[in-house]
Amino acid sequence: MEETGLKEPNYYINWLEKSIADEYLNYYEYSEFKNLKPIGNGSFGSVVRANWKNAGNFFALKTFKNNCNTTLKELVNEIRLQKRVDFHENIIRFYGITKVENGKF
Ligand SMILES: Nc1ncnc2c1ncn2[C@@H]1O[C@H](COP(=O)(O)OP(=O)(O)OP(=O)(O)O)[C@@H](O)[C@H]1O
Repeated sequence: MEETGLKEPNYYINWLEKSIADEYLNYYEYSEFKNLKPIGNGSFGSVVRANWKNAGNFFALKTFKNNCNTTLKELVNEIRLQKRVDFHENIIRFYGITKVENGKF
């Protein structure tokens, strides 16, 4: 269910860190992605196409524009929704999360 109300940024950061630690979310090193090419922008960030390590297929990497609580809430809600509809043929599969050098997800 979607969260109502806005919590402190640390609430969302802790949710993300705990989900990674509990292996509820896969974590990928940002440095393992290469051939980054911009493909779009949304209200909360930008999306690039990338390859991961030596895999030949493409992934979409969405970077959220900052770590303010509205953006982090959107990020957590999006992950929850992606996990719930992981089976749907029209939804591109969610693989996991990474962190860019400046700490943004
Ligand atoms: N998984 C994906 N595969 C390919 N392209 C994508 C993917 N996700 C997003 N894009 C591209 O990046 C653009 C921005 O996506 P993003 O999710 O940031 O925003 P949005 O959902 O389009 O808009 P908003 O955030 O305002 O609701 C999309 O319009 C689309 O062109």
